[in-house]
Amino acid sequence: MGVQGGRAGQGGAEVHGVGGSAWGAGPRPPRARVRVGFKEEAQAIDQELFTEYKFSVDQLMELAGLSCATAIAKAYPPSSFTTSQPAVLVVCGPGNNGGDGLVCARHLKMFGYEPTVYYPKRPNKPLFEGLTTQCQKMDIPFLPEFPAEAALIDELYGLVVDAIFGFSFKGAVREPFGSILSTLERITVPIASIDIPSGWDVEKGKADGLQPDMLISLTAPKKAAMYFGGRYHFLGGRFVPAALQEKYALNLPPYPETDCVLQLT
Ligand SMILES: NC(=O)C1=CN([C@@H]2O[C@H](COP(=O)(O)OP(=O)(O)OC[C@H]3O[C@@H](n4cnc5c(N)ncnc54)[C@H](OP(=O)(O)O)[C@@H]3O)[C@@H](O)[C@H]2O)[C@@H](O)CC1
Ligand SMILES: [K+]
Repeated sequence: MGVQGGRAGQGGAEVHGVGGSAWGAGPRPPRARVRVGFKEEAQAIDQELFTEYKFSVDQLMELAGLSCATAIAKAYPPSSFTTSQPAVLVVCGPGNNGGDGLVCARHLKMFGYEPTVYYPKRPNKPLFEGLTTQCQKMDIPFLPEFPAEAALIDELYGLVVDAIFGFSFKGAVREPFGSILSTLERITVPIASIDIPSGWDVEKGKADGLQPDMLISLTAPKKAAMYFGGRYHFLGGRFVPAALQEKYALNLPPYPETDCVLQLT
């Protein structure tokens, strides 16, 4: 899979423990200007954005999903795909991380990709129903079943977007997502994970879990991001007001110009 040459974040921030194989050696010592966030903080910031700052979920989800599609377009431009079309499988989970995935799929289509969505557990809420309809009306196919063989995913798609779980994942993974994750652990095409690699503990990661090639951290990198060993780490979700950034000492690096993403590594 080809990559874009330049790095938007050059001269900017780094997040520690990124690049190379983080597992085995353990998390790398901090060399970052970005403070790695904690799970409780991510949820607290999320809540404050809604309750105090009066953002709606769909507003932030739109910006989050757009960030993800933009980061993907920077790292994996359509011309870099070795499949006949820039085919992307977007796997969506039952919460807001899955909603980010639906928005991402829609923007990927706008950017010239051929996304296909797998969305096995759909919440009975207008937001998710609307996002699903928008995708369907844009001729984005929804798979009725998840491909059982990892090799089939490798054959049909050049990239998989992991939008299964975000920062509210906890405990042992339940079906059907256990089987899905176990298949995704065996594919060879790159995986781009939204916010957190699915199945990872938000703080401790998961040594034998999914090892994505890309991580798009939303708002701020979560603690588990220190275990990310893939090639591309982007920050997205450029919607946190300065006062909230200061309150939680996020110390976010400046986004370039009007960009909605920042490449960290
Ligand atoms: N401000 C921001 O930063 C913004 C953040 N945004 C995004 O929201 C994400 C957080 O979304 P979220 O809180 O809806 O939860 P999320 O992680 O998608 O998953 C919850 C679902 O998973 C399920 N589930 C849990 N554990 C499970 C298990 N072991 N096995 C199986 N299922 C399990 C759980 O099921 P339940 O426990 O209810 O049965 C529930 O349905 C965040 O990471 C970011 O991507 C943007 O959209 C907007 C701005
Ligand atoms: K995810």
